[in-house]
Amino acid sequence: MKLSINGVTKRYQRGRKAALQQFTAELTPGIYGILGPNGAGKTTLMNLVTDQMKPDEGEILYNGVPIHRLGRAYRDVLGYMPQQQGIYREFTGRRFLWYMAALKGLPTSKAKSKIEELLSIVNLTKDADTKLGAYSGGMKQRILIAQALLNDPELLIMDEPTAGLDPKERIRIRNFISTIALNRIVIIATHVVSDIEFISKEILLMKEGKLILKDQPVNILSKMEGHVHEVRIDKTELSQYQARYKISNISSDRDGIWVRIVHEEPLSDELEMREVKPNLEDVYLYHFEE
Ligand SMILES: Nc1ncnc2c1ncn2[C@@H]1O[C@H](COP(=O)(O)OP(=O)(O)OP(=O)(O)O)[C@@H](O)[C@H]1O
Repeated sequence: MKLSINGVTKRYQRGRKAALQQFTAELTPGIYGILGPNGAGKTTLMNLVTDQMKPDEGEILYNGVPIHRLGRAYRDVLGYMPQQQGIYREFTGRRFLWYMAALKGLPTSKAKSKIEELLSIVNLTKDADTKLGAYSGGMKQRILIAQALLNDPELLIMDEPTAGLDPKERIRIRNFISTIALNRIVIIATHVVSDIEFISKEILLMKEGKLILKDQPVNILSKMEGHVHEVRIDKTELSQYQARYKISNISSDRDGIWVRIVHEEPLSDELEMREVKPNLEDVYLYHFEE
């Protein structure tokens, strides 16, 4: 299994707006976390990879064959979990899965057992006959994951899978994604760092339509070492520090206020500071905070 994205560019507004520029990446089984702020081009990339949109330049290949040539065969190996808009409120969970199975062309005999299996995997068996309009945010996300898995896809694409969820549901969905990721290529687009920090094989950072970093989390973090410090300051200095530095956290203890600074240039020796282990939020701030 190999998805190759080769020099893909996509422009909007009759070519005036480049939403994606010369994007190149090769993906094999495992979880890829695509991280970037609003407008970075994540949704555009998802639309191209799911073949809902054609690139202006470059091409996308699955196992060496252009996806537009694979057509139906590509849709058979593809699972897509879109963002929550447009979920059918009047459908029950089970009916929704039957409907999606029909759209995907699953034979009835196969659909029946698959739907029951997936309802059980996403822990919605007992809510299967409740209307989607009455589902909580987490239940809606789980039914959307279930529909993406109906055809047992080799390539699973998820757009903001934990949007709007509380921490418990978020953890649950994240653990669930890890368990289904074995032997599939899973792409998760998000701007929520914690969704992908510990489960991704690789993280892809996108900025203004460009891929600015693609690496294993451990390498991304080790490159940041020495660039994150906690500095003790007086509370009267806080606004001055906020104006001057990229601050990823502010905490206080008996001794005063500690600001967590993500910096490129070394900090002044005179400061009372301690080096801390970088996390992915620091990396995000380093690249995206102006
Ligand atoms: N149909 C469109 N017409 C014109 N410009 C568009 C269109 N769709 C997206 N864009 C622009 O292209 C850029 C990339 O958008 P895209 O939706 O791919 O980003 P994103 O990373 O998914 O953002 P978000 O997290 O907000 O969904 C943005 O500047 C956006 O305004």
